[in-house]
Amino acid sequence: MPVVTIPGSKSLTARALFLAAAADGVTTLVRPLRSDDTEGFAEGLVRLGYRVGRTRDAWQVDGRPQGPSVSEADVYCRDGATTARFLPTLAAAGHGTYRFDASAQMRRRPLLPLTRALRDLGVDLRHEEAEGHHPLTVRAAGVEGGEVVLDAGQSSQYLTALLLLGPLTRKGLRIRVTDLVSVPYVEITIAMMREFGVAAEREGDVFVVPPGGYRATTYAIEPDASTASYFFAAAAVTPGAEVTVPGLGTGALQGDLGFVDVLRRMGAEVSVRPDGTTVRGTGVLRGLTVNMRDISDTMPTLAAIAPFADGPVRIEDVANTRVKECDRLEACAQNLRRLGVEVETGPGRIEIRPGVPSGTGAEITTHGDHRIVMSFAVTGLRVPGISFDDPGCVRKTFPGFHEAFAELRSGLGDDR
Ligand SMILES: O=C(O)C1=C[C@@H](OP(=O)(O)O)[C@@H](O)[C@H](O)C1
Ligand SMILES: C=C(OP(=O)(O)O)C(=O)O
Repeated sequence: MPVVTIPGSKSLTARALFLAAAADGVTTLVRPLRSDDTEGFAEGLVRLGYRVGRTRDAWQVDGRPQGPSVSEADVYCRDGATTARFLPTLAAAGHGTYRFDASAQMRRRPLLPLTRALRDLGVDLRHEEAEGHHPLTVRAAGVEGGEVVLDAGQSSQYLTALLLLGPLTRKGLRIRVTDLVSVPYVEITIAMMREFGVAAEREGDVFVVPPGGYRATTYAIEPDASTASYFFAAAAVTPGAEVTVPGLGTGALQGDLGFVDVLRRMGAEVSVRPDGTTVRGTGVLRGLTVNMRDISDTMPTLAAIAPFADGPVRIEDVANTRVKECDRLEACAQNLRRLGVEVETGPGRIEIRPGVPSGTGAEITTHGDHRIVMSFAVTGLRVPGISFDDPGCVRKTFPGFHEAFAELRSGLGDDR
């Protein structure tokens, strides 16, 4: 039964790169994710004057607690929101003029609550075209620190960026949060900061980060839990199939591993052990109502297998999936409807009715979103004739996805 090697976590790799760059000393990242997002992040650091040594299985970063070594830089963030939100924040701690731009897709995505908070902290940051969007320029002169208010109801990445910045400020930061989504990602940030020598704390709505800087370390990156969701879902929709992902188990930092609890509720057999996780398809897939506010990157995974459940699948509290790589609620609805599935959406919810009419394969409109491709590839295990208008957009987080999924397919006895 298939044992699947999942590439490193995008979220952990991006944070580790920031922390390594900001730390005093040389940090080694073991098994980082090598994909468009994380390579774009590393490339951005190089543009800002950091030395990043890359071999296949380890990346080494020479940290500079005082910030970028160059006084001017032009950084292209590609499609990566972690890059586009974390790197301008890192640059703010330095001294110089740094310009940031991003792909058309990333230019459309918001970051105003973050840039507003940075301005409130005294950072000279200007949006060049649309307010709250890339491109932008930071004229950095260090950050004094203090208290700031932040609305992270659209993206937790705004809070993560400020938390990561905290130890680089002179006085530390107190971040008062008025709303917050994707809480487990903030927990990852705090846990990783601790590994780099900083104890950030949450006191109700206030996140407190002491000044003092980071310490370099050696950091091993976990496999990516959001990526693993496609392989777990594949097992759940295939009666008798069992998929094991080593390296992602009880001690995992990533909230998205919680997707297996959704599969368990639907009827799959799930075992989460210290050394890995196994999902077994039982032939039972029940409909359910589930709140995915904490694990919304796995919303498309669930939407894509929902028609195979025996009752409606209602996914709630996922309004912020409308400002990801695309409007994911509408993209899921559009593609499911094209397959003949009945779907309803609301501002922050989607409801999918059971049943896929036979012989209804279709070309999936990906909107350049890696998760739409990887999710509907799972649908393709049960619906023949699914293809994608842009299969290559998986490069954002998993360039080898199609090969790995084809291998899984033949491991499940499906040689289509
Ligand atoms: O901090 C991170 O690494 C991420 C946070 C989440 O974003 P939001 O907080 O915008 O939901 C998630 O969707 C994204 O893929 C990665
Ligand atoms: C939303 C995602 O990415 P980003 O880091 O660009 O927000 C994602 O990977 O699903």
